[in-house]
Amino acid sequence: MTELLTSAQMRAIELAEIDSGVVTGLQLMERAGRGAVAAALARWPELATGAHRAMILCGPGNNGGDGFVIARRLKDRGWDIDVFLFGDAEKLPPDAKINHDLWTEQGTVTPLDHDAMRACGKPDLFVDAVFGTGLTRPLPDALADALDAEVMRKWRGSHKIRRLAIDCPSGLNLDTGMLPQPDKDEDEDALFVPKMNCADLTVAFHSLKLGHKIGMGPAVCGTVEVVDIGLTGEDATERSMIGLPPDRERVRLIDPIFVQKPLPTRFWPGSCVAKEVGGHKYDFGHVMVLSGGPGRGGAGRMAARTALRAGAGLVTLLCPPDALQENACHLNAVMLRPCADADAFRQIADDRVTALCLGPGMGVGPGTRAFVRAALAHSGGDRAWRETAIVLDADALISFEENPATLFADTHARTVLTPHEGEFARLFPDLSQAERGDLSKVDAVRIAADRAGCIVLLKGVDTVIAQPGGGASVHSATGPRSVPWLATAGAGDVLAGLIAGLAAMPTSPDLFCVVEAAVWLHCEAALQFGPGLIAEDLPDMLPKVFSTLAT
Ligand SMILES: NC(=O)C1=CN([C@@H]2O[C@H](COP(=O)(O)OP(=O)(O)OC[C@H]3O[C@@H](n4cnc5c(N)ncnc54)[C@H](OP(=O)(O)O)[C@@H]3O)[C@@H](O)[C@H]2O)[C@@H](O)CC1
Ligand SMILES: Nc1ncnc2c1ncn2[C@@H]1O[C@H](COP(=O)(O)OP(=O)(O)O)[C@@H](O)[C@H]1O
Ligand SMILES: [K+]
Repeated sequence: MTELLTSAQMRAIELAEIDSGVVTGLQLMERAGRGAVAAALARWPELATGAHRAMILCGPGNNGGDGFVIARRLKDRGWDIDVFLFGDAEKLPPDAKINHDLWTEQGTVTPLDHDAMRACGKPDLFVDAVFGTGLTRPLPDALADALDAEVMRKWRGSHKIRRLAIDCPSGLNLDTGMLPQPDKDEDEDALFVPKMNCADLTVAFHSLKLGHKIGMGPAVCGTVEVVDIGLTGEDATERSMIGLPPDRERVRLIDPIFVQKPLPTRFWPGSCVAKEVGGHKYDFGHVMVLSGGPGRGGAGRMAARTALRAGAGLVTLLCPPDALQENACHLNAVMLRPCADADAFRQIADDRVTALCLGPGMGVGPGTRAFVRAALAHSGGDRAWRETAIVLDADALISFEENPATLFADTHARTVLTPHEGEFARLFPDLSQAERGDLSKVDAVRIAADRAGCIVLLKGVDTVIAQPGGGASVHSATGPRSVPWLATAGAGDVLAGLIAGLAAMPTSPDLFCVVEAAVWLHCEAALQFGPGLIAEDLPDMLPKVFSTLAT
């Protein structure tokens, strides 16, 4: 389990350790620089022997200080080094100044200027140590020009230059994963292409930061390696253990640390699919999925099949009477009942229903709103082991576009909203991608969860889940978990059914952890299936994925 820190949290950890006298800032900087060199040489073994050439860009803060350490360490290995500094050496913070001065005993420092950079020989290694966690505002033009990938392209064979970023490629906001935006007065319609030198390898210190995993971070950072710089002061293991309710302050990455094969079921996500021996079907929960009219039932059917594959003891699809025949032609293990309206639904949904899934293919309008209200009022009742979990997706969300507050008046702690960015914008227009400005996706979803009083899952390549009070986690379908083929019609319907199916079971842990598990399993199923996937393949991949979780 990995935490994703903000820049401020990282600074607080570093300062607490320095204040306690365990370590000095200078020692941390030395470890950071050495760690970065070791990570680069491990990634590119051809650089580990012989002398090579590096170009190192240093900034005005401690990120620049790391750059001076790297320059010194590579020089010791016999390398030719060109060091450029953005800013005034006399104004460097103390530790960076010491490392600057140590470096100038061995080499020179040139003010950062892209003509001067172009005049140098082609480097084998390009090191971006301009800004890390301390970036506070957009890059000045002169700097953006120097960092522009165009500078590199002037050398013949520039594709062979290995690009190493210290903490991040400079310009990336490590709290939001956003890249510098153009000034407001620039042509609003012009396509904005940020000047950015993406990295092949980014070395982060102590912990990943949010910006490494959300927004543009994964695209510009390349591989991210975390270097241990010996900050030992706090033990995050207990607090951040996935499978337990989340911490209010720290965001966690949905990434099981216990993935060994086989994976013990008592650990998340195995804990979400494990079943007690000896139960009967009602002991494993009953999911009801509400679906749409004739010709619109595919989405509901996929959600229902997934809920059954997820492990719910039984799943019933409720459909308008005129869609009964169509659904009967498609369904076997999933049970089917006609349900004309919200009144009929109240009669049918007894107290053995443990999860409800509404939205996929239901249609937008007052009928769906009435169903949603009835579902949110459904109580676990006498025979239930706990209150019913309600998953609202797609049309169940859009139906409240005109007045989201009427939805939020009814949503409760066992409700999960699963919008994609478009649906999210309709319910939370001020928090939408277009309007949220410098607010990170994580903070936007946290605010949304507080407003709705329930769990909100905002889908995407970076999926963010938050619950009221601040608990949040991120799943990043990037790097080795990239599944671009999951961008296929109906994948979201499957996710809604998966959450409902897992949440329906009596042994399922805290609902937030169930939602995290569903997101991870959804991606894992796509990953194991591979390209060519269509949404219908996902539920039938689950048994294979589950088999890797069994003890
Ligand atoms: N955490 C740890 O444990 C360890 C951290 N370490 C390293 O320290 C790094 C963090 O250092 P940091 O705090 O000094 O921040 P950094 O990124 O160097 O930038 C600050 C400077 O940039 C300036 N500035 C900002 N934006 C600007 C802009 N757009 N345009 C122009 N200027 C701008 C800003 O100016 P100001 O805002 O103050 O005016 C200030 O001068 C971290 O990423 C890691 O590499 C390791 O050494 C050891 C262990
Ligand atoms: N490029 C991608 N990489 C990884 N996951 C993706 C990608 N695109 C979409 N997804 C995931 O696929 C699902 C799509 O859901 P949604 O947008 O609701 O689709 P639909 O409405 O067609 O069912 C979400 O879980 C989302 O996170
Ligand atoms: K950097």
